[in-house]
This record gives sequence, C-alpha cells and structure tokens, in this order.
Amino acid sequence: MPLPTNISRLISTRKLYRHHHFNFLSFTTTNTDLEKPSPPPIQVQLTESSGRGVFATRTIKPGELIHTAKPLLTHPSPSPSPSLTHQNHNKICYFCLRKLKLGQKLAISHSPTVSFCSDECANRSKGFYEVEKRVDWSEYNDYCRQRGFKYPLLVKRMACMVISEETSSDSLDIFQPASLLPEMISEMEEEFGLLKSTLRGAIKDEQMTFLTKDWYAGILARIRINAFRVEVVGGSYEDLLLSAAASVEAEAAVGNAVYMLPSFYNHDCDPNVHILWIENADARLVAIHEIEAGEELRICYIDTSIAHGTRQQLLLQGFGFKCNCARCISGD
Ligand SMILES: C[S@@+](CC[C@H](N)C(=O)[O-])C[C@H]1O[C@@H](n2cnc3c(N)ncnc32)[C@H](O)[C@@H]1O
Repeated sequence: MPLPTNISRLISTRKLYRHHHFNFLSFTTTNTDLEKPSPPPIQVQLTESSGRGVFATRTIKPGELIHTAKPLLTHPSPSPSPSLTHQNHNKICYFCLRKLKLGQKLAISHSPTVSFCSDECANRSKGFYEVEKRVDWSEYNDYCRQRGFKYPLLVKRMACMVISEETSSDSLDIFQPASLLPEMISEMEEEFGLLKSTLRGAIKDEQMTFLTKDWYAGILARIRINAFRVEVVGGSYEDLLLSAAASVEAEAAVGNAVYMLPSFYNHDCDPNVHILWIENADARLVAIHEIEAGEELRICYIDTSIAHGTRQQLLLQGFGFKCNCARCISGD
C-alpha cells in the first residue's frame, strides 16, 4: 500500500537519522497524546541475531502513528561558540527542546543561558535544575563546546537528576551499552574528573557516592548507543498530515535525548518505521510501509542514501555492529 503522500514527502525530503541511538520507553508513559489507542501494537522480544527488537502485534498501516515516546533524558546541543551560548540556549527550551520564538509569552528565562517554554517544563526541571544552579559549569560546558561533545552534557544532566533523587543511578542499566575503545576511555576519564571536580564543593559527598568512574563509563556507553539526535520539524502534527507542511525539512539538531521503547528498535538500511519530532523532544514513531503482525519494526540509525561500504563502516564505528539487514546482505 502506498504511503500517504504527505508522509511520503516528509520522509523523502528529510535526511534520516545521522548519529542515531535510541531510547527506551514505557508503554504507558508515552501514549499520552490520545492520538492513538493504547497500548501500541508492538512488543519487545528477542530477535535471532540482533538482541532485543520491536515486533508488530497486528498489521500496521503505512503512515500510522505507532506510538509516541517522551524522553527520559534531554539536553540542548552545545553552542558552536561561547558568544552564541546565551543566544542558543535561549532559543531552545532547556527541558523539552522546543524552539522558543523571540518574545514568546510563555518563555521563562531562569538565567542568561537557560529558558523554559512553559511553567510545566520549568516545574518538571526543578529537580535537576536546582542541583545544576548550585554549580559553576563554565569549564565543563566549555570543554564540551570546544570539542563538540554532546554525550557528556547528557551525563551531566543525568548526574544532577540522580543527585536530586529524580531518578536512580541505575535507571539506564536496561539499555545495551557500547564497547568503549581505548581512546574513548582516556577521554572519558578526563570528562569524569571534570564532572566530579565541578560538582565537588557544591554537593555533599554522601550525595555523590554513585559518581564513580565505572558509573560514568556505564552511562556514557549506554548513551552512545541509545541517544537520539533530535531534529524538530516544526508546525503541528495536524499540519503535517493535512498540508504542505509535510515538505518542510528538518533543521539542524536542537539537542539529544534518550527514550525507553525507541531504544529497542534495531537498525535497517531500508527501515519500515521513521521517527519524527514535530514540536519538541516528544518522539513519534510512524510506519513507512505496511507492517505485518509478527514482523520486526526497524528504524534507520544513519543516512540511508549513502553507499553500502560507508554505511557498514559508520554502523561499525558508531554503533559497534556489522549490519545484518537484507539490504546489506544483498550488497546494495
Ligand atoms: C539501540 S540498540 C537496539 C536494541 C538492542 N538490540 C537491544 O537488545 O537492546 C542497538 C544495538 O542492537 C544491535 N543491532 C541493531 N541493529 C542491528 C543490525 N541491523 N544488525 C546487527 N545488529 C543490530 C546492535 O548490537 C546495536 O548496537
């Protein structure tokens, strides 16, 4: 069955995921938009050769919104230069990654560098942000900005969430970790030292007992494989379905996020599911083709338009696996 034209246009005009990773979601917490009946028509089960995967429990139609997913962890992208730091962070909600319009009435600025799009986002950030505000992050943020590092910013937020008891230190353990190469380990040790020294002084030692090198390495290894680069399309889902808005291309990434269920989706160079961000970091998983009951749902972690050898190299270096999808096996 053909994909509805508007969805098909959106997909064909967008570059599918570049640095993809996933997140896991809970079935109950993600389907809050009432756009689809609950529970979603999927289940997580073991695949033959790719660990866990997501499978259809009934036929899914092309263009169907399979489920939504709220992030467990988010952080805006680091700004490219110090002079843009204030500007950039002011443009993105520090919690949900929504783009803030200049003079937006609802926007709440909490500091020169941090704004929230709504009271709800400000309230939901209270835990980690109360901790974050007690510390001078300029050295840590500069370190990440100069190197273009995004994952240590997610680890920083995770650490603040654990300190504020918003989440537990082992809450990401369910995810598959990446194997860290020797050069990543020495880099990681430097980041870990900087995070610990930044927090020390402002945070009591007893609140930081979880913050060991092993914890840092475990979180980073999971974030590497499971974090998504969030590219917000803009507009509303209704616009996307009803109008020419579907041809709007995604802009640059606004940030990175980790989810629950999306983390269990395996990769395919000819995927049957696409992930979309319309307004903020809430993800929508949409079927590209008709999917039969029992069929595995797969997304694409990289740009599908690149050549076979380069795709294989990217997947091996970035995600640590040799792709076993039908397209790669056929040599295409
Ligand atoms: C985000 S996780 C997906 C869920 C994972 N299978 C699990 O059990 O948690 C990505 C990992 O799944 C495996 N994987 C995903 N797609 C694959 C593919 N096309 N070929 C081989 N392994 C794949 C790899 O081990 C990869 O590092």
